[in-house]
Amino acid sequence: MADPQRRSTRRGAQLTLAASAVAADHEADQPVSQPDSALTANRAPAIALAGARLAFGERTLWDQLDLAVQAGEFVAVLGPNGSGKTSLLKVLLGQLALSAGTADVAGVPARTGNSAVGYIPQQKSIDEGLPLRGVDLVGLGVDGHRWGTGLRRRRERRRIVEQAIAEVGAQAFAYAPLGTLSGGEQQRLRVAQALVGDPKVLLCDEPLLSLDLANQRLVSELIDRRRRIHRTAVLFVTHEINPILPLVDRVLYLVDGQFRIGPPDEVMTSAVLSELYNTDVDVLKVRGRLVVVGTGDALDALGSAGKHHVDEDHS
Ligand SMILES: Nc1ncnc2c1ncn2[C@@H]1O[C@H](COP(=O)(O)OP(=O)(O)OP(=O)(O)O)[C@@H](O)[C@H]1O
Repeated sequence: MADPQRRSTRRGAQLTLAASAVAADHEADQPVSQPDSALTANRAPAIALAGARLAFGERTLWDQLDLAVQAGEFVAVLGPNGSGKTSLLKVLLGQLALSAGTADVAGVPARTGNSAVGYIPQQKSIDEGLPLRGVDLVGLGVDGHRWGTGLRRRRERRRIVEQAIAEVGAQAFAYAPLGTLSGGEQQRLRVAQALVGDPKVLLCDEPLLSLDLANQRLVSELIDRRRRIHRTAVLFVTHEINPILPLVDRVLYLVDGQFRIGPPDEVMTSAVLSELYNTDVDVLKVRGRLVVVGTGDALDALGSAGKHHVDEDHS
């Protein structure tokens, strides 16, 4: 019987080659992925992973991962629970060290406290008793070293906080305690906090989770506008690609140590997902939305029922 570890590594290498080719094609024909002038000067992509491997003990989450995200590019990261999506963001935030390879963000090795990086965490409930207001939360995103102390600088700092609040349309509730705001209002303020430092790279961990459709659209549009106007590179972890499908340039799809990288219409196909999941997966396009059936995980239109259905068909 074939050694599953070796088979996994070989397939990983093939997929990496395919991914590199797809990335090269993409760079050639996608205007949005052209680097901005600052980055052209030093030719550094906004995010660069080379030969990246992340393992916890015996378990390898991903290996030989090569990914260059250009200024202004929007890359969605998809994959089932536990495939290593959040861990990838933690590596780029400097909170987790790679087991092998390199990770550069905004032209320097990934590290904590890089002011060129904005981060939007998952929507989570905030204790109603917490006195922190939206304006305080956004202020936490201001780089203290850049703005320093003194009256003039304090005024300037307040101006950029208010500007960030206005950009997400949060003026009406920015001075109320965060715990009294709705999930959508809180998430808009988290977007403002991530953007107030004028980041070159925006890392988003399921920022639309538990938001209603209107707020999903609003938050996605805010992120999209940012990358179009300011050429911020976006890496967006999500379980649900449909709300952001029109915005996505490329998808990084992680499954059980395997991955594929490419434009959505090349990665989100029955053939590619069946190969990644090692079972029959169907990807259907219905009224402009992608419906995935057969993975058995949270990305699946039928959830675990889809997996049982496929297993029964092939038993
Ligand atoms: N510091 C750590 N030490 C050991 N194992 C870890 C550590 N951090 C994460 N893991 C494990 O790595 C795996 C991937 O976790 P991660 O949170 O990156 O997955 P994910 O793809 O974001 O999942 P989800 O979709 O459920 O959020 C999980 O099995 C997790 O338990």
